[in-house]
Amino acid sequence: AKKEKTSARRAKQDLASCKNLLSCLECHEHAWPFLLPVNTKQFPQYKKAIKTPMDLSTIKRKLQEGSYKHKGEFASDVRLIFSNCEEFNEDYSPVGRAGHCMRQYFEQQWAQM
Ligand SMILES: Cn1cc(C(=O)NCCN)ccc1=O
Repeated sequence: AKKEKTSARRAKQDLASCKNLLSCLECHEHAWPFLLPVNTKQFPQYKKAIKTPMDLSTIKRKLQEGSYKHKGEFASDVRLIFSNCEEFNEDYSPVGRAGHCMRQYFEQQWAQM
């Protein structure tokens, strides 16, 4: 019983840490391109170019719904945001630069979790 309890406690702690890190990402100065799904009316080619769209609001919903079994799955979705961004945007475009900045910030915070 002891082992399961600690793993349940660790899962609870991991979820809290992921929620906290997500909040930090959402309020980051350069988070603006990633807060909501890319508007495919504004960017009609996005749907064809990017097979698995991802954004911070979707990750937030998934966290709340308990969609992530391990914190690594959370990290994979965050990284998906930034790989989609690199695929669709030039490195030195405003969105491209925001993506590089946010990825660096995320990896720095993730390493301390
Ligand atoms: C992630 N991403 C965001 C945008 C964008 O312009 N977002 C505006 C939000 N108001 C464009 C391309 C892209 O890949």
